[in-house]
Amino acid sequence: MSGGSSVPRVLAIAGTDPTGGAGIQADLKSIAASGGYGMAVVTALVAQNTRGVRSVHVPPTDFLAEQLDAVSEDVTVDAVKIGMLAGREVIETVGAWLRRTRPPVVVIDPVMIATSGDRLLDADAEQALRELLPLAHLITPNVAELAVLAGRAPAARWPDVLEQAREVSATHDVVVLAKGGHVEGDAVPDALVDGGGTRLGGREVVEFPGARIATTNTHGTGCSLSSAVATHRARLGSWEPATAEAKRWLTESIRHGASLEVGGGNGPISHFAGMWSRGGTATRPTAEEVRDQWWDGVRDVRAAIAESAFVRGLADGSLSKEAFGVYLAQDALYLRDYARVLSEASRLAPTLDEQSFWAAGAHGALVTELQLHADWLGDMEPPPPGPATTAYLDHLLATAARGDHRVLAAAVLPCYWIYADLGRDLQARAVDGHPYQEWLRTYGDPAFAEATARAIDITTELATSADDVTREAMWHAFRVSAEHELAFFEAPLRMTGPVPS
Ligand SMILES: Nc1ncnc2c1ncn2[C@@H]1O[C@H](COP(=O)(O)OP(=O)(O)OP(=O)(O)O)[C@@H](O)[C@H]1O
Ligand SMILES: Cc1ncc(COP(=O)(O)O)c(N)n1
Repeated sequence: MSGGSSVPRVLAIAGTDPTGGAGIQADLKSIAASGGYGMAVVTALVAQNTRGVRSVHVPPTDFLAEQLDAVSEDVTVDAVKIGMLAGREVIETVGAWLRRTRPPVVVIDPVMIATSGDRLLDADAEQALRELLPLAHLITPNVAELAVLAGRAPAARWPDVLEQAREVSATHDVVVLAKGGHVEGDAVPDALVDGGGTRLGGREVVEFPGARIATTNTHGTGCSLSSAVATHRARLGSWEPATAEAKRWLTESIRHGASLEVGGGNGPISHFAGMWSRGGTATRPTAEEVRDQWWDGVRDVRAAIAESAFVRGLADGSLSKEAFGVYLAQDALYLRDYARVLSEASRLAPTLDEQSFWAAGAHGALVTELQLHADWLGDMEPPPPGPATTAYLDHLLATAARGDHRVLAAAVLPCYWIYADLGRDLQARAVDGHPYQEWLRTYGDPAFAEATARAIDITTELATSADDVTREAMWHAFRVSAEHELAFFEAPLRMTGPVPS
């Protein structure tokens, strides 16, 4: 594809269908469903619905030329799909533009007669259309259109369709996508046919078999198929995979057409049915939005921690030595298993970067634990873990055991984030004479602040790319861990009694 964009810019030049099933409306939907950026230049306005065509209005062709130039003078066009051309003047205008701009992929669906039997091309314009064909790389006639181009009666059998396609391909020097939608029987094969035999890897015919779906929702199948092939051709670079992909998508879209309940005649196909069922229509939050939503969502917990008697006592120095000791001992117990949980996060991490980050976190937790003993606890026998410690660790270990590293990352995050946030407040209280001055200083460790920022980045990035169910599970794990943080800060005073006044 020229221009380097991974989304091909595809221009449809066609007539309208106000009911959205055929014509340029179907083209735009098909281009989008095939991963392209759709553009549209209207050749003719058609008053039609799923039951038939009522009338056709063809605007002046100098205005058509203006529309075409407006597009090509501004946008790199990676592929063009041409549908209804209405009459000779329109064909000549589009032909002149094609000769001037030479788009790299040109697919012409030589629309002549609608499924309903109504003419979409003046009878005297058929010769002009023939003269346009060598400007195309691929043409996609149905059985009736192929017969007109071959100057024969419509083929009833598939081998005869292929024979006519071979002739038309050789005569007009263009690859033909012959379509079996109107051939009798249970099969609806399509085939790429190259009468010259050089443009399909040396093969004359490449068939794409298909089973007929019992449905009346076939309005616009020809328009949709040709737009999808043009888009995939621009993406994939050759006709065979482009056609295979487009036919698979078309079949899926035909199958879901009836459920749209559009119109009382030949209804449309459901262009986005596959995407809707596989990906849904939900948008995803950015990493920044996740960050804000999650932090907002634990604001109550964060406030309750700041207002807890333990944290207030730690801040103003009124906390009893006994309660502080209980806290440190529980913290040491917590850190030992927290390190195991971080090791598991490292083991599950999909990238080397993340793997090493969580491993460093595990190591950091163990170093802190050892430091706690060296500086504060000495060789005191470890006490049994209290209920808050046990509950917090059970939550983390259970999340680790479930094996989804994204949910685990969310579960371990509050221990970084809330602790770092609280630390910013507490380290400012480490004034001379404060009984816990040394401890409060440890909150100011810049390496921990940096690790916290990275843990937030990693986890919120994981959340943006996760599906809705996983993102919800991540948020839940995060919120529950935050609540355990609060319980952990409330526990020492519950175990030793209230702060002496
Ligand atoms: N009932 C069906 N079941 C499965 N595929 C179908 C069915 N009808 C048509 N197709 C497919 O739809 C595409 C269009 O084929 P068709 O021969 O109907 O062209 P067309 O007549 O130009 O389309 P339209 O009906 O829009 O005018 C082809 O890929 C064909 O295989
Ligand atoms: C503007 C326009 N272009 C093409 C078709 C052919 O589609 P179908 O044969 O499915 O009606 C159409 N009906 N309207």
